[in-house]
Amino acid sequence: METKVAQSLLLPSWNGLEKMTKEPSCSVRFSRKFREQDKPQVLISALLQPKTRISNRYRTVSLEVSCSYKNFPASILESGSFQDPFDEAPILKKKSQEIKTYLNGRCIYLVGMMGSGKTTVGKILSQVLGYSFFDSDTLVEDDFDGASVAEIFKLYGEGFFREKETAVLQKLSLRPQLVVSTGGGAVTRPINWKYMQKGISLWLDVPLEALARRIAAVGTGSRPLLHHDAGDAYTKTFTRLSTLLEERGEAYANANARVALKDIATKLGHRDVCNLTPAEIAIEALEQIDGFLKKENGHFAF
Ligand SMILES: Nc1ncnc2c1ncn2[C@@H]1O[C@H](COP(=O)(O)OP(=O)(O)O)[C@@H](O)[C@H]1O
Ligand SMILES: O=C(O)C1=C[C@@H](OP(=O)(O)O)[C@@H](O)[C@H](O)C1
Repeated sequence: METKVAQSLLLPSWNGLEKMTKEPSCSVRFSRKFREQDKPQVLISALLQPKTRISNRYRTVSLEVSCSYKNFPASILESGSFQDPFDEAPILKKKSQEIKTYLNGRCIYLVGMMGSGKTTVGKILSQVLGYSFFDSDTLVEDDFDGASVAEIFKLYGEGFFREKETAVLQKLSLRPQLVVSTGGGAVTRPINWKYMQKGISLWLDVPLEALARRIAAVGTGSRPLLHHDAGDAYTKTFTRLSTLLEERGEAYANANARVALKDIATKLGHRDVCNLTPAEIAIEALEQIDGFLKKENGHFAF
């Protein structure tokens, strides 16, 4: 009979709940009585218990389903634990409100290799901070009637593009409350740092394998620095990015703060950085900016 009752126990659709009690340990117990003709009454109960807080984004919840006959002790039908993600939206909102006062309108410049998520994460940051978002590549393209970065490279060369990129960063540096996604190579020109230093720079540090996978998935068409190598999209992207990172690693490290996807994955218990959502990365970005602002203020006072 236990088995029969257990089979009918589909927790999410447990409509016939008779009792739900909140226990002092923050656990919740659901229970329901079952009676079949001429058979003793059975009480099934499920105990949901938050166990450990892995981080401020995940907690482990244990679930134990037990079954008891009137005068017999409870026997456990099923037990296990699962990770329960917290809703990211309120965390993003809370974190952004916390740092906004200390940001005092300063802009955020996202730096990092192509494909590191500067645009994707930057848009989330701008939304939660109530800032405007700009992509420096797009602004250069706008100055050329929408010609793509790849076309500008082809027609005028990389040096010309870099001049235009600097002009765009100079213009942006005159404005408050912006989140700017910079081109992957912007960090290579010292003059660009002069402009970015008016705000806070944040390096999105993504392992090369993940970058190459992302770029190969969308194709290398829009990224002219990846056009010349031979091989399949993943291999040529990976090889070229390795060389670029060797040349630029130190320049990225000049940023005020760093968001390392490997560190977030370890913190959240993911084996692969590819499992990290843009919102999770944005939360870490806000935490790193918070850390920088605290340091900047001399001590960990607020
Ligand atoms: N956390 C993420 N997980 C999976 N794919 C992502 C993530 N962040 C960005 N991407 C994808 O990677 C590609 C490059 O992202 P993008 O934000 O344009 O990078 P960047 O602006 O640094 O070049 C896009 O196709 C985007 O959808
Ligand atoms: O790494 C680079 O030198 C470049 C990155 C690109 O921007 P994203 O980082 O936005 O892809 C773009 O500026 C151009 O193709 C050059």
